[in-house]
Amino acid sequence: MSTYAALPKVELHLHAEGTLEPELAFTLARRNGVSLPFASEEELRAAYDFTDLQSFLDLYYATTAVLRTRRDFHDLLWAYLERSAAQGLRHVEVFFDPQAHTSRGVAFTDVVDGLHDALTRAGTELGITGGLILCFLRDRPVDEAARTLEEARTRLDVLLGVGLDSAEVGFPPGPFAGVFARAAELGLRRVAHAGEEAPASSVAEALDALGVERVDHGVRCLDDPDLVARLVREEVPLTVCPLSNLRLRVVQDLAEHPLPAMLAAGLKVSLHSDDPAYFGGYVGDTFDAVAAAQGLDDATAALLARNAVDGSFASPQRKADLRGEIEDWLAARR
Ligand code: HPA
Ligand SMILES: [Zn+2]
Repeated sequence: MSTYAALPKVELHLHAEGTLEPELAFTLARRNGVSLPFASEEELRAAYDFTDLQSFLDLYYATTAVLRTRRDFHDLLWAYLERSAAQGLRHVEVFFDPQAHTSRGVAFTDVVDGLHDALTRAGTELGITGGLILCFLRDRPVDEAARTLEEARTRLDVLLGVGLDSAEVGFPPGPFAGVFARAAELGLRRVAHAGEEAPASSVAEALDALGVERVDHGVRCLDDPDLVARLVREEVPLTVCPLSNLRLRVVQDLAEHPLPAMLAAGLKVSLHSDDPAYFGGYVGDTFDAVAAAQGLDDATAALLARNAVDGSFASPQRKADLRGEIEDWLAARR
């Protein structure tokens, strides 16, 4: 049981496809008559030895082949929601990669509707709120992203916003400026991955060219003091994923993770799991791992949880309720 299970948590950096555990991957492979390039769950798990972001993405996109139907997408996200509810999850803004599925002939609406089914069920059965964030794959053509956004117009009521993910190095945010401007016109919120593998300049570019309200990862901002000052001044939320940074070898050891330096600088940092099935931990596990490697006092744990609430796209009322729950947790720990 996580030490932080009772701390109310908001997950802002979570890829639906990154919650696909080997057991479910094989269940869906059998159900859909799809073959995986691994003989067993153990063999698949043994392949989770990544050297960088691309080595992870290659496996991540390969296993998505088992996801074919609306029911599959429901089952995928529901398994994540049930498991995370036990770790204190209260609100989640879920990334998904439609191009990884439509390029295989899966209907856009089956992806969105299946994920939305799971979130709706989580609202009634688990008391978890949230929404969906459609991510564009930055290593695929801009016009494909533009077409994906046009397809999304039939589902604007269930989409919170758009994001940008996949390979960072060599794929800067700038070319997606027009697509993000169109998303804003459609009333969608904007976030982007930047500064995990790519340099600090990618963070500034995401802010300036895409108008993002939140930066996913952003750890490399520390290389640029002027950028840090700007992120502090503008209170830009940074969704940090220490277990991702460890498994993708952005840091060699969690003890050396720059989280303390980011907090000391006054950055609005929160803790998230990214791709929990692949990186070895869900959101509560992430708090535990940081506590074990670096020490984590209760005030700091509450600050991280509060930063996630503040950085979320939840309603003002929901934010106020979650902040109250965090203060109650802190009071009970004293
Ligand atoms: O950690 C990630 N980084 C970039 N793209 C991704 N797509 C899924 N997970 C990731
Ligand atoms: Zn991510």
